[in-house]
Order: sequence, then structure tokens, then C-alpha cells
Amino acid sequence: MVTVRAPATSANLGSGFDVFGAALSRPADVVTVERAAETTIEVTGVGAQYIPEDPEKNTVGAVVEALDAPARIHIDKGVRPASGLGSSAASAAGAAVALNRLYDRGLSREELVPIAAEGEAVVSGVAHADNVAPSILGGFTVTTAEGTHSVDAAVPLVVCLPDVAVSTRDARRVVPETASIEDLVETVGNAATLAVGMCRSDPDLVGLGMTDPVVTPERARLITGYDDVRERAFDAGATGVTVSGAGPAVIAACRERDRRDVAAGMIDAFAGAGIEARAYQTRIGRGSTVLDD
Ligand SMILES: Nc1ncnc2c1ncn2[C@@H]1O[C@H](COP(=O)(O)OP(=O)(O)O)[C@@H](O)[C@H]1O
Ligand SMILES: N[C@@H](CCOP(=O)(O)O)C(=O)O
Repeated sequence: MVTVRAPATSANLGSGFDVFGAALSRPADVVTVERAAETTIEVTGVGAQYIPEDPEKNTVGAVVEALDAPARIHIDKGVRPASGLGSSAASAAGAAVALNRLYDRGLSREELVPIAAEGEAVVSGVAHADNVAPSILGGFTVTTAEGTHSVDAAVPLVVCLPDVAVSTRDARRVVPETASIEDLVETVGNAATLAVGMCRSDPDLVGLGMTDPVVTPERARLITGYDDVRERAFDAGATGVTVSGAGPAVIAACRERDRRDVAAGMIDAFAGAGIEARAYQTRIGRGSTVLDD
């Protein structure tokens, strides 16, 4: 039996659509696997009632297939589904790390990234790896067709999750198909600024680099109260605010001393829009961790 804790993640970080990701220190899924002749999946925890246990429909089913590793699998969800916090990815990442160990497949963490990403294709239609990469490797990650680069970064974050669901599949439908050269230049500049900020653990540069003129404005329209939440976070000292993944969670970078106020401001702004929300005062954290084997 192998048990793995796989963290929530925030993808895109504004300027890095389908490329950037960050592991969050909390929340997390816990995935336990045991060898079995046939694969079965049991799901408990946050939002378990919305998650299919059929291996054809659960993200971990695709990982079992790719590793040819049938198992009895238990997923204890800490990451709410349809959150923008890489819920579907956390289970797939945890399963990839756990099954690789259970069956001694000998794959490196980097090699497990595209395998876990197959699970994302099951739910969103696209095998985007920007959530599974940080959930497996930890830190801030840059994932392209060539592979993943990761750096450890110490950046305080607040992630505010409203009590509404946005599916990644739906939110990918509003992504513009083209962008102007001006928007491209701005996005490249912001993405590079954010990457430098991560390498220096500098919340000012990270926040500055979160601005994105192409995808985020379209996604923000799907989140009631987004503009007020963003404004209140900045008023409380946030250095940057954007949609987390496909939403509805909203992520803010800040200094440690401002984290509580940023969290309170964001919750309050959602409440003003009539929406209950909870905030995780978090930071960039480690990747999947083997708890037991
Ligand atoms: N192991 C899993 N964990 C979470 N969601 C899953 C899992 N397997 C399948 N799903 C489905 O994936 C969808 C949530 O994924 P997605 O829309 O990408 O949101 P998130 O941003 O939270 O990952 C839901 O429809 C859910 O039922
Ligand atoms: N790059 C993807 C990331 C989706 O993240 P999720 O946490 O909402 O699943 C996208 O923006 O579609």
C-alpha cells in the first residue's frame, strides 16, 4: 500500500496561460493505492459527491491505464472540484507518484508529468500539464512541450475560493483564439517579470507579472464580484491579483504581513456580491509527498 499527499496548485498565474503553475502549501488530496486485479476507486472528502468513481471518468483512471497499474484506489479530497485549484490534477498527480512506487515503474518525477496530464484530458478535453507539474514536482513550474522546469520560491499567497463552481472545460470555451501583437508583447514582458520574481522570491515582481490582457479578462466575467475582490485585495496590500487556473478561485501575491488583511478583504468583497467564500492563507509549497508505504 502506498499513500501520497498531492497538493492543490494554481495554474496560469495570469501571464503564463497553460505554462505556469505553482504548488500551494495547502489544501491537498491524499491518494492511497493497493495492488488489485481490477481497478476500483472510492472518493471521500470535500465535494466527493460530485466526483465520478468510474475509472473511465475519474482522472486517476487514465493514470492507471498509462502506467498499466491496476489498483484499489482511495482518494480523500482536500481540494474541492471545479475550483481553479487543480482539484482534478491533484488526484492524478498523487496517483501517478503512488502507482509508480507501488509497481516499481522507476519513472522520474519529470517523466510522470505527461502521464498525470492524461487525466486532465479526461475532464477538460486537453492534457494541459500546468497543474499536474507543480503538484508532482512542487515549487513554481514552467511547462512546455519540451518538458518542465521548476524552482523553489518563497512567496506568500492568498487563494480565495467562492462557493460557486466553474468547470475548466466551460472556461476554456471563452479563451480568445487570437491575440494582437501589442497584447503578445505585454504578456511576454509580464511572464518574464513573474519568472524573475519567482527566482528571487520577490512578491513585488511576482505580483507585477501576474497581469494578463488576453485570457484573464474573459475568464473574470465568469466570476461574480471579481473586480471588487481584486480591488479589495490591492487595497489590503496585494502585489498582484488574478484568476487561479480557470477560476472561480482568485489568487493574490502579497507580503507575509499583509496576508490576513488580503484574505479578509477578498472574503468581504465576495460577501458584498452575495457569495460565500473561504480563503486559504498559503504559500508556494512542495510537491507530492509519500506519506506511507
Ligand atoms: N479525482 C478527481 N478529482 C476532482 N475532480 C475530478 C476527479 N475526477 C474527475 N473529476 C471531475 O473533474 C471536474 C473538475 O475538474 P476541473 O473542472 O478541471 O476543476 P479543477 O479546477 O478543480 O481541477 C469535475 O467535473 C469532477 O467531477
Ligand atoms: N491552464 C488551464 C488550467 C486550469 O486549471 P484548473 O485548476 O481550473 O483546472 C486553464 O486555464 O484552462
